[in-house]
Amino acid sequence: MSFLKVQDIHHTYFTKASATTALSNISFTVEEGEFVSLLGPSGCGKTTLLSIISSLLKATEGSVLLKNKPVSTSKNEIGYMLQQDYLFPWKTIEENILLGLKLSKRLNTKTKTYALNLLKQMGLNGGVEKQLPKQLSGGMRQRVALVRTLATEPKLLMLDEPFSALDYQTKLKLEDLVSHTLKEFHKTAILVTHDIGEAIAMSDRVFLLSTRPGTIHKIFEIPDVLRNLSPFEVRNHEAYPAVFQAIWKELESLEQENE
Ligand SMILES: Nc1ncnc2c1ncn2[C@@H]1O[C@H](COP(=O)(O)OP(=O)(O)OP(=O)(O)O)[C@@H](O)[C@H]1O
Repeated sequence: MSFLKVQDIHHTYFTKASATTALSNISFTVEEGEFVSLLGPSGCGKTTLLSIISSLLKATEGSVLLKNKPVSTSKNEIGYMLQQDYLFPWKTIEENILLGLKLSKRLNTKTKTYALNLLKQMGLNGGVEKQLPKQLSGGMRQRVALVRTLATEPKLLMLDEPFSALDYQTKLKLEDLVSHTLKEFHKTAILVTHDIGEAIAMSDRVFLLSTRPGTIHKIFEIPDVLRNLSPFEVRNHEAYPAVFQAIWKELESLEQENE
């Protein structure tokens, strides 16, 4: 049994004036603990696919099974990290990270201690929990967002360009932190990104989607030698340029086909 099974997904957005087919014939499986990235030309349907997998959007056709059950029945098992941190500005960091637990009625001494320990593990100590989001840097706020996501102990993480608004150095550091944390907790993750380097540095497999309507054009297995390295080490490894060029070339050819 696959951890996640995406089967024959097809999605069309209907408006009064038009119909836009965003995705066509998408099928794949993801194993527990795997990290998969979705790359593809702008508008090819990456976010649509992420929304369908997390059951925020119902596909026109097809099904998504999480541990053999329709994903719509497993919403509590899914966590999100997005480009914006969506922290509530009037709530303290502690209140923000406990909110998901509170809303799902799982807040107790044990879960609170777990969440506060995670905050320390992310290097956010020294009274940060009593501060407001505006007192923190962008990188710190994304670390808080990660803690808030992990606090509810989701099995599957959906990461929609979570680092794209950060400066380069902070982005590399966070890629490293997220990648290590997810491996440590044996979480399964799907990342949407435009950054080939980020996809290579964080993933076990990279799915390249074709131009709209998005289909799975090609799957790249990341070589073992690049796994378990930091994003900085990956980008400096001798095996990295060949993987980067292979993905780049394929992406370029897709974009040229569309011109
Ligand atoms: N709510 C909607 N109604 C109508 N069309 C939509 C809607 N959401 C997305 N689309 C269209 O569906 C297609 C896929 O959009 P989507 O946002 O999933 O692509 P993407 O690959 O994530 O894009 P990008 O890389 O630019 O972030 C696009 O043509 C987009 O205009």
